[in-house]
Amino acid sequence: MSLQIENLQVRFGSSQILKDIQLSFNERKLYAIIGPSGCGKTTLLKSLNRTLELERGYLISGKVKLYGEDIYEHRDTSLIRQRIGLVFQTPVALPLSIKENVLFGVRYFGERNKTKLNEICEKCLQQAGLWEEVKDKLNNPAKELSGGQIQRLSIARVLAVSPEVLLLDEPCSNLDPAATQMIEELLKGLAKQLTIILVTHNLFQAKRVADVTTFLLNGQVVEVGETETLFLNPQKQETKDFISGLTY
Ligand SMILES: Nc1ncnc2c1ncn2[C@@H]1O[C@H](COP(=O)(O)OP(=O)(O)OP(=O)(O)O)[C@@H](O)[C@H]1O
Repeated sequence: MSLQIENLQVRFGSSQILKDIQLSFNERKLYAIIGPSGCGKTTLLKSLNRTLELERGYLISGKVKLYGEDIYEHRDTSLIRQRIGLVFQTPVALPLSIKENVLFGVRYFGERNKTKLNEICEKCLQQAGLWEEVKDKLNNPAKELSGGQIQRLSIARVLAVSPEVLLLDEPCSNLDPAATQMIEELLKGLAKQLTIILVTHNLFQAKRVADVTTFLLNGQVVEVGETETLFLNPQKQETKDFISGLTY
């Protein structure tokens, strides 16, 4: 088990956003989290690498264990965020060159060897399926890239620090179908090495890429199952209603 969530509760002021979440994630699998808008999907992802701590007014309890160690007992949040990387919904290009966007975290963690940096840059751009498109313009500003390319660049930047778990929050919501397909193929490939947790609004996307799907509703896990089983034969009425588009 790479990541295990035990009794996770999150509140913002008087609102309870996540209620008694218990979930487990394994290596080399791709997990989708689906649920209606506002049900707590983003809050759940942010709780899984302590990004929630960048917000104000939250209260969290419970455990999130990375290979058995509670990340909330760890002092070094940047190390936690390196081991559990998060890719946001909006593609982010730092005001730097393409190459320096990839190497941003690697440099932060102290790597100075030029040969090593070049190797990491090429390897991660290859992994993110972007190398062929950018190899001749690595020193150009990253802002010149398209939205789909910037999203793959964001993934390369997270991969560059060798995470064990990759979290993605609606990574395709701003992308066209061709760019979406590229990201989906990329994620299926990466899932052969990492634990991937993907929040998506798009039920077809969950069906296409996820091994296991979790349905979240009002901050609670309603149902978890092998993706095909959950979509074909949901056990709970709320799941049936959600996937057939009747409610929410
Ligand atoms: N920083 C915050 N302060 C107060 N309330 C917050 C904060 N962040 C999230 N919330 C509330 O928590 C609830 C869950 O939000 P969250 O963004 O996790 O849902 P979501 O399922 O990801 O929604 P969507 O699919 O629309 O992105 C919402 O009611 C939201 O208003």
